[in-house]
Amino acid sequence: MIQNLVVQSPAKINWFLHITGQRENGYHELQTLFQFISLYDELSFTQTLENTIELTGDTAGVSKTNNLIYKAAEKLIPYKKTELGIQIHCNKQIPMGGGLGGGSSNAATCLLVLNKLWNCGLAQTQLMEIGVSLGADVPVFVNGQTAFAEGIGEFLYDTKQSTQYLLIALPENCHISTQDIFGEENLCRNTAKIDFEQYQFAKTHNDCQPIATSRFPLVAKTLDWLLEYAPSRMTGTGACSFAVFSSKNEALKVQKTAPIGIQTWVVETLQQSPVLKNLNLLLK
Ligand SMILES: C[C@@](CO)(OP(=O)(O)O)[C@H](O)COP(=O)(O)OP(=O)(O)OC[C@H]1O[C@@H](n2ccc(N)nc2=O)[C@H](O)[C@@H]1O
Ligand SMILES: Nc1ncnc2c1ncn2[C@@H]1O[C@H](COP(=O)(O)OP(=O)(O)O)[C@@H](O)[C@H]1O
Repeated sequence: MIQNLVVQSPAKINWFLHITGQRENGYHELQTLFQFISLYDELSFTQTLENTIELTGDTAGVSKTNNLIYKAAEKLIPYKKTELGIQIHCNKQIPMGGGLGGGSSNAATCLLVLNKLWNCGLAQTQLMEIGVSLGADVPVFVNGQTAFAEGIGEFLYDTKQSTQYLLIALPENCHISTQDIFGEENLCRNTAKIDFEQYQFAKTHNDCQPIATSRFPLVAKTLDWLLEYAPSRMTGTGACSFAVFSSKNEALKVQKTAPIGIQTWVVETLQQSPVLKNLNLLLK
């Protein structure tokens, strides 16, 4: 029986986020570039004799049945080929509602790990299909590669990007609901599609940023601070922003100038999610 299988569940950033249309069901068509970063939640899996799903740890404020970890586990019950149960402990480091995709990452990690522990035998593409029913960002975390995305995040084009150092900044107690931003009347929904092969950071933008900065002045203040030092942008629907540096030392230097009330992290961009590598090593 597996005891305390610890897997790192990474955060992501959206280097850019263009909204290119809206579907009849209300969901928005996007173009984006996802990359994983070295900020992780830790999920620890322990098999139990009782055939139940137990959840412990710190996803405060989210009930068990709304927790994306639990929801992901539930989705795999029809494919489960063991009578053992599972206890999942979450040690959360990724801020919730920060545009860093922590919830989606946890869901994907759970799908990938339980697919193995429960001998479900599902292919990665099947896990991605199950994933998108949990959240638009789940497939990219199952895929595990830096990727351009289209649709609502289900069409992925793997790519490679050089390693960069990011200073991530979040105004304290600032949580932005993805649904609220997408519900905003004044959101730009008709950005022209770009050719991913021509992608340049400076020629792209985040369509959610004008809405988030006008509704949350602290996000605007955070970006103003970062922009004094480096190219900077909001990730996803906010509330985190990132500034881009070519060395860790530069990022650390600017981190020291953080205004009071802004939480910061210096991270590195990753080529791949650590989950697939963790899994192969741990479940050998
Ligand atoms: C826009 C992104 C970019 O990464 O923002 P972040 O959430 O990471 O900030 C994501 O794709 C978000 O994905 P995710 O957070 O999984 O969203 P979901 O749970 O699927 O959707 C939450 C709500 O946002 C709206 N929604 C979401 C995605 C989308 N492409 N169009 C939408 O209109 C819908 O109203 C939906 O009910
Ligand atoms: N395991 C989880 N971790 C984080 N958030 C979760 C989780 N399960 C459900 N949620 C809900 O999903 C929302 C979005 O979380 P998250 O993916 O971390 O942020 P974002 O969508 O801004 O990138 C949270 O505000 C929370 O209500």
